[in-house]
Amino acid sequence: MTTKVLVAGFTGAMGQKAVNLVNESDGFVLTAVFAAGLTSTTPADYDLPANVAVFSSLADIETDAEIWIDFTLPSAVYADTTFAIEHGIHPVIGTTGLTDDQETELQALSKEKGLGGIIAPNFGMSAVLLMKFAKEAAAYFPDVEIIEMHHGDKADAPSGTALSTAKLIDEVRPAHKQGNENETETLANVRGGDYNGIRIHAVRLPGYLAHEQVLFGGPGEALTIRQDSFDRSSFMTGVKVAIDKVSGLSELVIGLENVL
Ligand SMILES: NC(=O)C1=CN([C@@H]2O[C@H](COP(=O)(O)OP(=O)(O)OC[C@H]3O[C@@H](n4cnc5c(N)ncnc54)[C@H](OP(=O)(O)O)[C@@H]3O)[C@@H](O)[C@H]2O)C=CC1
Ligand SMILES: O=C(O)C1=N[C@H](C(=O)O)C[C@H](O)C1
Repeated sequence: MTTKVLVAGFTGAMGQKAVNLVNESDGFVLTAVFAAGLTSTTPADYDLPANVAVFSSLADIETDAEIWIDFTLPSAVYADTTFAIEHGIHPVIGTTGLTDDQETELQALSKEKGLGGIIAPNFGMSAVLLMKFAKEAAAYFPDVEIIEMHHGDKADAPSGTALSTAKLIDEVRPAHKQGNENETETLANVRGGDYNGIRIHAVRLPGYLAHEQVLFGGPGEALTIRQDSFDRSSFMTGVKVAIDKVSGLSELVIGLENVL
């Protein structure tokens, strides 16, 4: 049996990797691709076989795809995921930027339709493990800051991974004020973003791909947890796990760790 897959954001850095993954995976076939702002919908213009349908607008999509892999933009991902669920296509969402409310709404829609899916801010094993270890450490080290470092083309800040890390830490970290009570910033935002008292710092530099450090400090000691994605292939292990498992799910799962 072959499972038909649509890749949204197929012209992008991650979308291209996802197309290759589907093409190389036994039991899966690329049946459609989607990206906004295309000047052509001729498959050959993208080195795709003639039987792959190319769409440049959500409204135009007519497909028998069973899985929807999404690596688009934070501004597009909610509409894409809603479309997929409403059309009975299992979503595998790597695009970051969904708000908590949007995730809750999508989970409700998925439940209503009885359709499983996966949303993962990071499909890389090193990042999944970093988040797990950071949550564990936060119970013992309540003072923590996060530094994420990405390539200069990244559209959103903070990274979805950094935000998820902060949320996981926040679940176990005793709530308290960190740092000097009378602290003032003499340069705007120099202390970073604030997620319930957890500071997040976003670095954007050429040469970097995707990296995160979680810094814990305690009396007389410190713990640093770091992960590095040096190549986008690092994310494909998790995407493969997701496409293998998603058809067997009956709910919309958030976080790759919950299907491993
Ligand atoms: N979960 C994970 O493990 C990972 C997640 N990501 C996330 O994936 C997303 C994509 O990253 P990346 O591939 O680097 O980004 P790119 O900018 O390289 O690619 C974005 C893709 O989305 C398309 N696109 C833009 N607007 C729309 C729209 N409105 N509807 C449909 N498609 C659209 C673009 O088409 P066009 O080129 O025509 O504009 C392009 O194909 C980001 O949110 C990023 O954070 C990234 C790496 C790993
Ligand atoms: O845009 C990226 O590149 C990445 N985005 C994801 C995020 O925002 O966390 C995952 C990874 O960090 C790469």
